[in-house]
Amino acid sequence: KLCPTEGSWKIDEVFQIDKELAFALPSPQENLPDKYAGWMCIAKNLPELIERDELRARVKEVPELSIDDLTEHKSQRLAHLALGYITMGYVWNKGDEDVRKILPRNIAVPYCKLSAKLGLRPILAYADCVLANWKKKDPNGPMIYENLDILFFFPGDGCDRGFFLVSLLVELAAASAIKKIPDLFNAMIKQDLVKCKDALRVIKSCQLDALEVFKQIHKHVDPTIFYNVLRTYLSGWKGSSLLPEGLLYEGVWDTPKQFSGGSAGQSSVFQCFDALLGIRHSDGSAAGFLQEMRTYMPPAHKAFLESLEKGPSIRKFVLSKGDRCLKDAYNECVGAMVSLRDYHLGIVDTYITKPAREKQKGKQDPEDSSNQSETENKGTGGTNIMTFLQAIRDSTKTFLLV
Ligand code: HEM
Ligand SMILES: N#Cc1ccc(NC(=O)NCc2cnc3scc(C#CC4CC4)n23)cc1
Repeated sequence: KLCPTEGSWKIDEVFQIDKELAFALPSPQENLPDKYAGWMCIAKNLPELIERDELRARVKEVPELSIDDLTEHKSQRLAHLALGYITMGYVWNKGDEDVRKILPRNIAVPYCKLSAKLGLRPILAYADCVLANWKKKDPNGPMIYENLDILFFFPGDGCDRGFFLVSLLVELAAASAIKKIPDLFNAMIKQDLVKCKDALRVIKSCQLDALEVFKQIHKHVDPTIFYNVLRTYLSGWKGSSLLPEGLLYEGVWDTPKQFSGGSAGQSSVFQCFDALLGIRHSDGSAAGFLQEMRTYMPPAHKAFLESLEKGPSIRKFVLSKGDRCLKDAYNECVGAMVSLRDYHLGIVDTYITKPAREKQKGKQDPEDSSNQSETENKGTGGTNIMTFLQAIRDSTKTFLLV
């Protein structure tokens, strides 16, 4: 609840939003207590263990550990991240058809207990591999790509470093806009149009900073490796043809459970701007997917989005004032969301549509598109992603005020 104390708004710490980093976990923990060395050894050597076909045996050998020694939030997030990498590696291994449909209890039991404690799902999520999976090389250095690294790797020769760190940097650019939200609400309460416009202008400039950061993706991520290697490890088991019933978490539930693959629909930043600007996605499946992705976010961040949606509406305030300048400032923020989503569509074309076509060409005669629907462009959520993303971009456009 953006609580009005002393008549002014502030983002309550209950939402676990950091002043500088917003939804990213500040200085994530990098080591677990020695008791968990078995988990760390596997998670820290995933590419090698998969390459040498030893991963699955190593996972089966690790003792079933209790999570009682994981008392701090940051050690729980680190353990959830490590177990997420182990689980994806165990299920997908080399990324071919030889998948595992049962997660052994020695991993499944602690993983599900930890997920319940954190309010996360027992599958690798954006909150794990983007928000908690980073460190500064030089602790006193700046938050720039060259001074950052990720904590765990999938196969794919560092392609995940680029993908996760660029996303983190987009989150950080957006953090400066989120810091501005209380000022915007205060200006609204005081009916101070000048301060309102200033706050909206700051928000828009941060969104455009985020767009500039987006462009770094081409420098750090290779499309062919992303599509043919990394994508596999981010896939989930909901609507998956290889695990049609989902994954059996041995020792936890008697039936297999379905969970969506990691998605940036789980990023609170874009959903935060949508909520703040009153952008509601009407297209059924896309809106439903974004809503569902909120259940994979840290509960405090999900609560923040809900409090924004319940808070005073910027959009209604702008409409009620009928002030041309204020409308323009609001429209520029909506326009920045459209630009971000437009640019992102271009990225998806480069990193998914084109490599998918290359792969199809290489594999069989182009006429035979039998398994086209099977593998082509299926979102981690099983949806057709281009349609989904275009629908989100298009519905964002409809919120521009005339
Ligand atoms: C190689 C680069 C990227 C690819 C291939 C890619 C692909 C996708 C795909 C397929 C989706 C559909 C839902 C899903 O499966 O997650 C998606 C959604 C999304 N992506 Fe990315 N993405 C990339 C980079 C980024 C970056 C750097 C960001 C910045 C944080 C980002 C933010 C989002 C957001 C917020 C969504 C949810 C849909 C929306 O709100 O518009 N993506 N992306
Ligand atoms: N064919 C195909 C196909 C290929 C990819 C996807 N989806 C996908 O990678 N989603 C994740 C995503 C999208 N945008 C961004 S920024 C940071 C992340 C992340 C993450 C970790 C996993 C939680 N993401 C769907 C289908």
